[in-house]
Amino acid sequence: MGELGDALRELVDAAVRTEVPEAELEAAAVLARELAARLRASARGLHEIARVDDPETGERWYSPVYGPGSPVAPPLVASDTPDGRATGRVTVGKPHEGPPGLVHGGVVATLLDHVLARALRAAGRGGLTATLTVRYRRPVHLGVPLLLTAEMGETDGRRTTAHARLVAEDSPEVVLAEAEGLFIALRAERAADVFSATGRTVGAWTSRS
Ligand SMILES: CCCCCCCC(=O)SCCNC(=O)CCNC(=O)[C@H](O)C(C)(C)COP(=O)(O)OP(=O)(O)OC[C@H]1O[C@@H](n2cnc3c(N)ncnc32)[C@H](O)[C@@H]1OP(=O)(O)O
Repeated sequence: MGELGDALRELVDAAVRTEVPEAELEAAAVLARELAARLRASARGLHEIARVDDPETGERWYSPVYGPGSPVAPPLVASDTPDGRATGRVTVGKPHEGPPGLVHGGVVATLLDHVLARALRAAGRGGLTATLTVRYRRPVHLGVPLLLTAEMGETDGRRTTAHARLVAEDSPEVVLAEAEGLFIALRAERAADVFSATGRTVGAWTSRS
């Protein structure tokens, strides 16, 4: 899955950078459709969770942020510790470009959202993002190794706050973007309803208390 993910990310990168002639684009489109048909020979439904995923921990192979198998993930390489901290490392390429040469602002928000959620989940405070505030302080360039750090803040019932920042690995003193988030754990009965179509128990986004 990871190997296919790597190959497809190379393909996505090539697809958004190519300047080959139109006939070559048409030939590539035929090949891409053939490949899609081959993969669809056995595929899961829209709400089904991948057999390799663990919905209790929340780790997902096809996450659009960090999933090793996802062609659209940058992908972020993230880790966390049980004291409510998370880090992420990523170098963002052309598929996630916003203004020329810069990372798209929505992608910056996505990366920050992920490390925020991961920090509190690591401390056993899983939840869904209720609010996300991002301050974009400096342009974030493509092709630059980036470091994200997040830390859990206050907890109050099902609510948990966290804050995060984004820097370039080679200039950690310059904050490129920072974020605060409020995360709310779903009540067990609400989670059962929201995730019923998956047919699985989904602990990572639910209050465990
Ligand atoms: C490891 C990484 C995992 C990946 C994580 C990825 C993060 C995501 O992308 S999550 C997806 C995006 N987010 C969503 O889809 C959330 C959609 N929203 C919802 O489902 C609901 O609004 C939800 C769950 C946030 C709150 O609903 P519900 O559980 O019914 O809360 P509710 O009972 O109304 O409120 C609980 C408390 O939170 C407060 N609250 C609710 N929403 C907000 C809000 N947006 N801002 C401030 N406070 C809020 C309420 O005032 C209430 O406070 P109190 O207990 O003091 O009265």
